[in-house]
Amino acid sequence: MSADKKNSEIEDKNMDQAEAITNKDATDDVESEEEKPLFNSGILASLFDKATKVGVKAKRDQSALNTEEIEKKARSNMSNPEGVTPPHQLRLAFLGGGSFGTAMSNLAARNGCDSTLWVRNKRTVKSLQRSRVNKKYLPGYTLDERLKYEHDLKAAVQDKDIIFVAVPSSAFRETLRNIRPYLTGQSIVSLTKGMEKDTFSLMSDIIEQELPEVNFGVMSGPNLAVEIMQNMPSASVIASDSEFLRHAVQSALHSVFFRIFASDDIKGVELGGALKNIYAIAMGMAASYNVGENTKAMLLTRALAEMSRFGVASGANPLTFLGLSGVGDLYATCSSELSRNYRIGNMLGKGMSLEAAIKKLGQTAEGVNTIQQVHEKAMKLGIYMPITHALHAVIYDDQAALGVALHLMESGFRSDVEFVMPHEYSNEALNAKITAGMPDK
Ligand SMILES: NC(=O)C1=CN([C@@H]2O[C@H](COP(=O)(O)OP(=O)(O)OC[C@H]3O[C@@H](n4cnc5c(N)ncnc54)[C@H](OP(=O)(O)O)[C@@H]3O)[C@@H](O)[C@H]2O)C=CC1
Ligand SMILES: O=C(CO)COP(=O)(O)O
Repeated sequence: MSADKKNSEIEDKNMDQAEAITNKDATDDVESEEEKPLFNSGILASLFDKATKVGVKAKRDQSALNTEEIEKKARSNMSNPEGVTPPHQLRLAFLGGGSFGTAMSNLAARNGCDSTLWVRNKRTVKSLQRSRVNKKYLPGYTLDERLKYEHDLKAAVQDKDIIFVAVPSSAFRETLRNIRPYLTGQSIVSLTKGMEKDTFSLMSDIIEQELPEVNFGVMSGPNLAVEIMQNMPSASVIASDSEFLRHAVQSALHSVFFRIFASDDIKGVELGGALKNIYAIAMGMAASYNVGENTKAMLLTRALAEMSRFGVASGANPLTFLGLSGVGDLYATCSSELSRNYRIGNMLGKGMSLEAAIKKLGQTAEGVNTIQQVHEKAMKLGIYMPITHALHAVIYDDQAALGVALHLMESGFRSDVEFVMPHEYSNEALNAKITAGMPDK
């Protein structure tokens, strides 16, 4: 069966089941004017304005005027993900023609937004325009006919409301510098899940450094690009200090197949997406040894403990790691061979060298760099990250994976959830008893 046909069958089936959910969703998510008037003003400001910090603030007070009409538009937009073009289209650019930029720009085009995918390679743009298939990164999936393609960066970003950046972290700073001359008030949303090599900067740090005046957000969650193309129901999180930007992104990308939840913990959401790649590599490696479900569950939950511990040390809210961008993405990426990080770990576990595994993958696996960054940062700051350090020892210091894993199992006594019982207590009390030869009764 062709991927197209399979795709359309899945879509038909999903549409039936989703019809009821659509209406419910729209009602659930769009609260009444009295209950939440800012929702309406958020949509209004985002639809009519470029959401600059200044611009949005200036419009905030005027926006109560047309709330009824806007609520109708918001409802109709949300309940017709594949339907009519909304009268006030959001104009969106997606930078990076890999699997995720392509999947998200396609989602926005299907939602009736004016969506443009920018790809650095001119020949790829021609091929996309001709075939509507991203042959290198998402072969077999036909893209929405309303999606536009652009090779000229200026043409791609000028006059847009929001610019989504979906290039690898290694190209993020350069991409922001390249678009800087063309920015006239557009908001930026990072879709990238990684850390910059050597600087340990997250993408939000880079945005603040390179474009300090720009209104921005980060989006992250369990979003394997292929599953999104297959219309498998998924969800993500938009984190921003700007309520208007959060609502604009929700309105642009929400559909019966894709829900967007909101957060204002930018660091937490971003760290969830970056850190889980480390553990996806670890899980891929563990899977190559045919470990059982108990082992996988232990790895996953101890990974979550490391992530939230590191998050707290970086100024994030630990509860964010219980959300979609934390445990949600950790679960998806650690469970699926669709994850490139998982596949890298699996290849390493089967004895392939790192260079050979990266070459064979031929796509972005952010975790390879993130392990190094987080290992160094954790050592420097004294953050307890045993899985990360162990993985670093296997990948970069050539230590045997099994020996390192056994050593991990032998490490000291810890509390389960250290936000419930601080680990110092259990660890130190038990260690002291053992050292003193007094078994715990
Ligand atoms: N794929 C997924 O499921 C998800 C990915 N992400 C994140 O999105 C980011 C991008 O990943 P993804 O789309 O998967 O990556 P891919 O490996 O699929 O593609 C990378 C894309 O970035 C382009 N690119 C690389 N370097 C540059 C540069 N210097 N300037 C402009 N474009 C460049 C590549 O172009 P070319 O082909 O010409 O080399 C290619 O189009 C990553 O941080 C990833 O973690 C987030 C959620 C899900
Ligand atoms: O982030 C992702 C899913 O949420 C994609 O993971 P990989 O980069 O490992 O493919």
